[in-house]
Amino acid sequence: MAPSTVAFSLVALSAVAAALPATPASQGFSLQQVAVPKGVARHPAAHLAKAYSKYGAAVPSNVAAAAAATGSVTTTPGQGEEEYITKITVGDATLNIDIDTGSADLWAFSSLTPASERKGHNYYKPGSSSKKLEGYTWDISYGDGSSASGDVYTDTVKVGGVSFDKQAIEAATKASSEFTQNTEIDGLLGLAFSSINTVSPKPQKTFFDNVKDYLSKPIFGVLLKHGAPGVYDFGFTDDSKYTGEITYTDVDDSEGFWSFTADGYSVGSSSEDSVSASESVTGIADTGTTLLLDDSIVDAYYKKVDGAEYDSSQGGYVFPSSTTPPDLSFKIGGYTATVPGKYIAFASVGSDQIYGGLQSNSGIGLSIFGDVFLKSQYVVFDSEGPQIGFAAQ
Ligand SMILES: C[C@@H](SC(=N)N)c1ccc(Cl)cc1
Ligand SMILES: C[C@@H](SC(=N)N)c1ccc(Cl)cc1
Repeated sequence: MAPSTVAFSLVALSAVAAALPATPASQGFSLQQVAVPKGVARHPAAHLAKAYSKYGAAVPSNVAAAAAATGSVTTTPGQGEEEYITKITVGDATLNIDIDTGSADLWAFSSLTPASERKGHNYYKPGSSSKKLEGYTWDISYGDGSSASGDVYTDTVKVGGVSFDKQAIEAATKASSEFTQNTEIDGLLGLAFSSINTVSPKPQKTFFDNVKDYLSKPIFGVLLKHGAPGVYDFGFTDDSKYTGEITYTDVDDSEGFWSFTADGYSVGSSSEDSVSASESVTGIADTGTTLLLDDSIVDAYYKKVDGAEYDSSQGGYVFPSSTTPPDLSFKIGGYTATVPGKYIAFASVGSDQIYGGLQSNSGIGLSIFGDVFLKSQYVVFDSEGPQIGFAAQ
């Protein structure tokens, strides 16, 4: 159904233009709920900008700025830095969400989740601004064996001031214990490609797919940090968050992921440690996975870590607490992305052992550049290409 549109007179809208702040809106993009076409929650100036352009008139700078949304939201490391927690609003609920570039469903605990299962969680309550998609369902399973499923509504979602008022919200009717017992997060917001959204009978668009055409640029920037809050930037890149230049490389979205190839890797910072002529590594940029998972690297890496061993009781490679592990660098285009060895000293386990932040991906079928890698970089996810950009923090 074509969204209902309201004919605008240029005069009426130019009154809006006059009322706009002289300085372009640079942070959170708030919405005046002027009569705007349904589904696209955007500043009325967006229509004015479009009208100016349509009639070949120059778009005044304050109009252009207001028409192009940008927004930023803080993301905070959870317990043991296993995930990052971001506050968003869904309908009239404020939820702690795991933004996940490795999946494409926006789901949350809800008033439809049995009270025993949503204990300790904030949850979404379909309300006056919601519409139920009758007969639509969703059912998702994640790599760590966790899962959730339920019904589907549309409602207003706001992330860092960027808002969309017809976002598909997947309201959980059930969730596995990894979620019910993890009261740090109330759901996930997927930023992978909408092609892997699980809603049936019709897959729904991710939040980014819904808003990207109304952002200043159809991109989002990710700054996950070690031991400190970071940020998701929508519609712009913030050059105060990285050093040097951003190096972009192509993304293969054929499996619905932000998949890219590093031309090679090297262990340790000095040259004699480097694994010369290593093979390339193809993997996905995945904020929803904690570790860096790749089989081809683990052997070369842990060979260089005194006392490292595969400990089946711990379910992975561990090494003595007294060991300082070497850095791990990846060549991406002409850029070298370096993960400090201390990030690979991920967690204390057993007696006097450390569990490595680099583990095997055997059986997964793809390598994963998870949080252990991402927290050393500012990463730009660009839908045009698509491409992905990296710069050192
Ligand atoms: C793509 C991620 S899951 C996610 N980020 N939503 C993944 C897949 C398989 C394994 Cl084994 C572990 C993690
Ligand atoms: C994004 C998926 S996958 C993963 N991180 N391995 C996820 C996130 C959080 C929980 Cl509690 C369970 C699963």
